[in-house]
Amino acid sequence: MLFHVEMEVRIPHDLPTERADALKQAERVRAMELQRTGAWRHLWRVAGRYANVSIFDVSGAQELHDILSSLPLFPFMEIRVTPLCRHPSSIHDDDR
Ligand SMILES: O=C(O)CC1=CCC(=O)O1
Repeated sequence: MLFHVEMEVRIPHDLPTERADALKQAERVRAMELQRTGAWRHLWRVAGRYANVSIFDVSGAQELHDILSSLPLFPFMEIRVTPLCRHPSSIHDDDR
């Protein structure tokens, strides 16, 4: 099942820089792992914002929740999830 996920990152200004950098690095490692498994299918930076737009390909809402809530930056992100289904005019076989 595909989900459009928008993540807005809001790291508090009083979080020590070393802690913020460690969280960003851990997030990066986890995001790359999940992209390799295919669960995190697309990852795009939103131009001009500390935010991303992503497409997840997971079994359902519970798996998505488990993934998102275990991300290192989860406590500092506002996340919006939109479930997707196939568009009848799509020419892409992997849109499902
Ligand atoms: O920088 C972001 O948008 C937050 C994030 C998600 C995956 C990653 O590597 O960073």
